[in-house]
Amino acid sequence: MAVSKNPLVGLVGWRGMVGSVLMERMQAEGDFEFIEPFFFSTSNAGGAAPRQAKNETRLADAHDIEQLKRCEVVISCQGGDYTSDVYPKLRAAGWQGHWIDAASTLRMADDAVIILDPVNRPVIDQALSQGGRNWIGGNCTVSCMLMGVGALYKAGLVEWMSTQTYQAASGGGAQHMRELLTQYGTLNAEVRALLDDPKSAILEIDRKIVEKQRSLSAIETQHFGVPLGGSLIPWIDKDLGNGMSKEEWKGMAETNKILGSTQAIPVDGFCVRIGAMRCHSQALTFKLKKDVPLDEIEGMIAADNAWVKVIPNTRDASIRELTPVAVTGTLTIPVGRLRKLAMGPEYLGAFTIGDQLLWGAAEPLRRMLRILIEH
Ligand SMILES: NC(=O)C1=CN([C@@H]2O[C@H](COP(=O)(O)OP(=O)(O)OC[C@H]3O[C@@H](n4cnc5c(N)ncnc54)[C@H](OP(=O)(O)O)[C@@H]3O)[C@@H](O)[C@H]2O)C=CC1
Ligand SMILES: N[C@@H](CC(=O)OP(=O)(O)O)C(=O)O
Repeated sequence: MAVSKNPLVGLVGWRGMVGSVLMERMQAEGDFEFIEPFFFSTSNAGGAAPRQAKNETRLADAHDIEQLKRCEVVISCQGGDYTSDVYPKLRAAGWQGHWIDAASTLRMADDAVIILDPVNRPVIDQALSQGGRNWIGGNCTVSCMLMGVGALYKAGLVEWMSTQTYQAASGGGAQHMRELLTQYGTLNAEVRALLDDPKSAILEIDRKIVEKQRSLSAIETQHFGVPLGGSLIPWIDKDLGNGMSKEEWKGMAETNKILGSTQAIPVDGFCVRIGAMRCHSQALTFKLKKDVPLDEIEGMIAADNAWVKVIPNTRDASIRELTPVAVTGTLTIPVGRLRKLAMGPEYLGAFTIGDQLLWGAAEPLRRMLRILIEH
């Protein structure tokens, strides 16, 4: 279903962390020129809408189905609980509009498409032509991975892939980022005097740090549950009860749904939280269906989309360009450490990084809005 010119677009969750990144990107890309934005709130209905508002200058109640029904498109970054509560009521009230959502709630529903248009535009176009109305952003780790190495899947080269992730604090939300930084501060304060003294013993510093980590208060670990600063957490999201975390399960389920695979390609590995701020990194092992020369693989990856960047597999380039610090706040998806592995010529190693608030969350949503407008 096409949207009209200058459609009324409801924005829910726009002041949260993902929503704020979305607003910045929509502003930067001029998206507001093509829509009549209508801002909603779960906590401040009647308050002033942000400066991007045109005619709808007051915040509407995000639970008011009648107000939501006025919108041709609703974009939600409010979270899964909101989606579970409001989305069914809105459809039950006869709303026929387009629902674009960052939350995972509807991702695997049969009538929903996981949107990542540089990778699966044909899947999106097919759903659009069949009257699709539910467009859901993918898991951040999966989306960033496919933006980097989607070319290998598109070429039908992947027999299986194993991924070991290094996921940033932001994946848990704003409070998790704050908690990580607070922990780093606490640890630094614990040994500051020793650090200032060049003659102090490193093992004394180390002992004090681990003692402090082990004795962090409940309040200092309330979001992650355990210390993350100076440590890592080898489990993300729910325990599925079969030895797998839900984050790990999403790897195969979402990759194949995004690609529209007729036969599921095995994807598995371990998802690990590390002390980075907002970039998710991944070490990938591919079993390819055949031996393809490395320069061809590099060429394929580099040509796949405008954001992927192949990083030469050298120490210098890797430590400068293939890090969360280099990538944060950019749409660039570097793919590096590309090399054939010792197991054989069909085994390929790679390392890739993405800003999980951009390609991992906000960017596919605003691009879907533009697809609807231009459809
Ligand atoms: N964090 C991530 O990396 C990813 C998150 N997502 C999805 O997006 C959803 C939202 O995530 P995220 O943006 O991190 O959540 P936030 O907690 O930052 O924001 C969610 C909502 O909380 C309310 N809120 C309450 N206090 C504040 C405050 N001080 N500042 C800003 N907002 C506040 C706002 O609603 P109101 O204005 O109505 O009060 C806001 O829309 C997630 O639940 C998830 O489903 C998807 C991909 C990645
Ligand atoms: N689970 C991701 C963040 C996220 O929001 O994932 P999802 O959209 O699949 O629930 C992380 O913690 O890094």
